[in-house]
Amino acid sequence: MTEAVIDLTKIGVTFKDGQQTIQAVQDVDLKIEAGDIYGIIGYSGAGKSTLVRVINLLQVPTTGRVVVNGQALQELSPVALRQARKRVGMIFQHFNLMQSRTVLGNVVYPLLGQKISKSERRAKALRLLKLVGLEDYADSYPDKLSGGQKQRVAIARALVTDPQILISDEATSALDPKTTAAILSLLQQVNRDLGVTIVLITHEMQVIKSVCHHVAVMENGRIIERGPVAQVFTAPQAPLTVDFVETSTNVRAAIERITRTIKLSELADDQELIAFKFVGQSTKQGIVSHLSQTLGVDVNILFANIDQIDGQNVGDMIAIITGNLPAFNQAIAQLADQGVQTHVINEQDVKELVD
Ligand SMILES: Nc1ncnc2c1ncn2[C@@H]1O[C@H](COP(=O)(O)OP(=O)(O)OP(=O)(O)O)[C@@H](O)[C@H]1O
Repeated sequence: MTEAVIDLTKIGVTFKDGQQTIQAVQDVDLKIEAGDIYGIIGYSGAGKSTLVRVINLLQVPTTGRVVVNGQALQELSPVALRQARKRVGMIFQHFNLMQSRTVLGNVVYPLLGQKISKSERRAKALRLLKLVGLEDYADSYPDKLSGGQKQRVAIARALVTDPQILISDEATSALDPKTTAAILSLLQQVNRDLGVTIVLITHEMQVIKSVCHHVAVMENGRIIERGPVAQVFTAPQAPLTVDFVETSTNVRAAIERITRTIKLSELADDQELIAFKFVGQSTKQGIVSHLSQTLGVDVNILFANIDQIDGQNVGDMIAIITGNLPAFNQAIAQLADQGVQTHVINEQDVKELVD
């Protein structure tokens, strides 16, 4: 097993706001292995930003122990802590660039005060600007750049101190979908080519799905579910996780659309509306068509979609099955270990969608 580069134990963060006490983070244990892209998802106020700020001790936890790169950060001297912090880069939703400095000036900034020559600093910053595709913009000012370009500058600046960890706090939330995809792909490149471990906060499962290997779901300051992305995605346990997953697959919207025109009560006795999920190899086989032929059932496909999650295919399909339902349901249940899941859509599901 790879070593944990981040090891948080029993982290609690309490804020006092006047008379009020806010438990922003409660009892969080979190281990992140070197080289991972680890997503933390939750709605606004769940405690995500507070938790990741603990990783470089920008937020000192009220309780718990923070070990990063094998160093217990709370035990370090101020000088040693400053050094340790350089190994953790951060990027933010609003880029946090200095408007009065050029692009190069922004990227060079974290190196000021370090014992390297001006020309070395400049060469290093230019190397990173090249990496993010902005070498021609070195002398431009940030206000001349698009949102995506500003985030690229922020990434170059975060990498200039050779961090082992890069924390991305909603870095794509202010960007359009195309720019978001380009920035996420750049983060993947940084992870792959430079070996930087990435911790990525978001409120969008789509973001987690496209780049992360592991995910933790936060609610009310706690991690309520975690695991490999493909696992959490295909078998979510907590209601909030189910919610995030359904929003990102469009299955819920499809069921809602379908049941607006096809009433379950109007289906014949030998008909059922079934939601299928196919994971991995099962997405490449004609499972339903095979069962349709051997059992003589009719399949009317109303929705189908295929997605890639952490490199693995995941397919969703909604269909009306007509014919020998007991035999069909029994046959398909036996395919569970081959990555096929089904759910017969009932009135309760439809009611929950409307509510
Ligand atoms: N410095 C602070 N003082 C008081 N309360 C705070 C402080 N920072 C955060 N909080 C509170 O802690 C809780 C968690 O906030 P946090 O910013 O970590 O959540 P989040 O999941 O990152 O949400 P968002 O995406 O909106 O930032 C919230 O209730 C927030 O109001």
